[in-house]
Amino acid sequence: MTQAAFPKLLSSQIAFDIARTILDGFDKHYRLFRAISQAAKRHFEDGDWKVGQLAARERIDFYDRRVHECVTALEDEYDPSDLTDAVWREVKLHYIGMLSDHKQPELAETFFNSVCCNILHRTYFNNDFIFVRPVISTEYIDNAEATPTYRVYYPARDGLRFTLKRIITNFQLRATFADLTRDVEAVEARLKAMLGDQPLEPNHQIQVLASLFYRNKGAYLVGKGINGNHEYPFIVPILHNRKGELVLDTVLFDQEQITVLFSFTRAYFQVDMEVPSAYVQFLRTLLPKKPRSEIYTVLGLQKQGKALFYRDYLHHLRNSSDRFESAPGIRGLVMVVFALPSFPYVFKVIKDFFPPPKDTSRALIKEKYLLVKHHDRVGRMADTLEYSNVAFPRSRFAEALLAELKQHAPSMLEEDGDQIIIRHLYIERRMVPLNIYLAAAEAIDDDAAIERGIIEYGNAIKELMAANIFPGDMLYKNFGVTRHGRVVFYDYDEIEYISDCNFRTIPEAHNEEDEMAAEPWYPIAKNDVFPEQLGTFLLGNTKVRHFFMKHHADLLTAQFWQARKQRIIEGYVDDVFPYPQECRFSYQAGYQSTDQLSTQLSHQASNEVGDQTSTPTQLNIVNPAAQAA
Ligand SMILES: Nc1ncnc2c1ncn2[C@@H]1O[C@H](COP(=O)(O)OP(=O)(O)OP(=O)(O)O)[C@@H](O)[C@H]1O
Repeated sequence: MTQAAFPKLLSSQIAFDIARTILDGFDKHYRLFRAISQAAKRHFEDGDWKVGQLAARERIDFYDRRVHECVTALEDEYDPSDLTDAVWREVKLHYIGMLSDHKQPELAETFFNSVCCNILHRTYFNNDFIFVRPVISTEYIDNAEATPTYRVYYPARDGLRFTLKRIITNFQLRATFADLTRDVEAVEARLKAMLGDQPLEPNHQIQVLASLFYRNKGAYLVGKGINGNHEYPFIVPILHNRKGELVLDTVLFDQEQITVLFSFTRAYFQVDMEVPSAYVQFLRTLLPKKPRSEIYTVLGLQKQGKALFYRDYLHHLRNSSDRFESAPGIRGLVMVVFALPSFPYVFKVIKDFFPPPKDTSRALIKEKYLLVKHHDRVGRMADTLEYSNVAFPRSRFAEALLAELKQHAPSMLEEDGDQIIIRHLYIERRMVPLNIYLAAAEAIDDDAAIERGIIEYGNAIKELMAANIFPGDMLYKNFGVTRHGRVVFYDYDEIEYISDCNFRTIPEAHNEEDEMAAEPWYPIAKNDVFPEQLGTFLLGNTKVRHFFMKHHADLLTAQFWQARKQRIIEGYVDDVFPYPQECRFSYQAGYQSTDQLSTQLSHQASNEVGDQTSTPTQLNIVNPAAQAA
């Protein structure tokens, strides 16, 4: 659609100028976003983890800053009396015209909505004024002028090994490989083993996304092979070894492992994309079960992910009839949590009052959730989407839930005809609360499931430790089990940095009276933690106790926590890999000890990153099968 289609609209200079200001605001945003993603390559090449991580964290706030700038500019520039409904309608039409040759039009639409929703009242949130229905298809936008999204290689022409090497060297990383021939041979061997006795068809080709995906200390090559009718996705992680040389760490073909790598529980990737919708389109062929919203999010375009999620949610609401109910499990002291049984997410509203022992505030809770948003979630903390003023159809709310919200969060509720508006909420992937998972396994005497749950629980805590995170409240009810069987933490209101905690042993009682006293006989300071007390809360069940003591008894000693804290303070942070250790080439070939690589990477990172964890991680693989699950 071009501006020529709207000749009479050009008469409104104000509308045109407003549309231009908003699009300039978006273009500035995307320019800065891309600059950070481009710089990720340099940071990776130089092993400059600290700078890279800081940039990744700052990038999360870019969008809100640009929206704010744009809103301020419009408010300063225009008199509200000039901004009639007719003008706002024209603004949208001019904007559509401006997007006709744009390379990120779907993102620009979302930016337009963000700016307008900051200025206009809720009653304007309809398709006349904002993009409720996208005008630009969010499918792949074919833009002939854009640089190609992926490169195609034909191994039949040059030979597989040569092709694989060329794929890597084409990225022109400015750092030396320790032994690229060795690594490429390892990739080739795995590829051949994966293809088995499939003959290489004439159409055999390898498609590789043109930009590497950077996250923490890893760069990931993302591609897929096509052989006859068979398509296979693959990922090659590239890391630095202890000498700062590059190594191909493994090649992943397994759909489950690839999905876990792109999980909602990890930090966002940094990828230089001119046409992001083309990347999303490519990735969808690798991750067919992932909604587009999650793919945008994992690429760092979290506002687009949020907007698409909301559209999916509205679509789901229109096509379902069940009611919102309290989420199964033990009620929270801080949050009212509810869910629609047919929808795989939960909605969390901060209560107005918190009963003892909770000593917190709405502002503090929001701060903790924000901390998690910016922190490396190392595959063990769920990402949250934060929304304001969400309208729900009243008829879809169970009466009991409405009563619960009115009792615990009245300031967050507004009733508006047949709608209920919730002023602030978080949305998060729904998981099976670990307490419910363990009880269900116990009920059917499934000891293997209990053991898996406990191993995963302990691993989650230990990986969070590696990320300098102390969950605060370690009860099973605060952890969920994902559909991949991973245990993930989701209750952030008591989270602290490990480096800020003081792990103590309970002092000896002076006498029997001390021991029998209801209150502790020893002084307790803020952030004091007594790990030996954890057993009281975690080990009530005999089977759980057995498996806990078998795999994670160390979590019950102050010495273990204190030692980990000390390592963090000294600058060592244990690496955790987002795929099982036994997949790694070095693990199988033994050409470099895992410990050597891991310690050195950690040391580099922590020396430069301070108390902030980096890395792809997978620590303490007690049971590799469970990890892979
Ligand atoms: N992502 C999720 N998936 C499934 N259930 C969840 C999820 N998040 C929360 N719940 C359910 O809601 C309950 C309360 O959630 P949450 O622990 O976040 O609230 P809280 O008020 O912070 O709790 P606490 O009183 O422990 O501080 C959980 O115990 C669980 O049963």
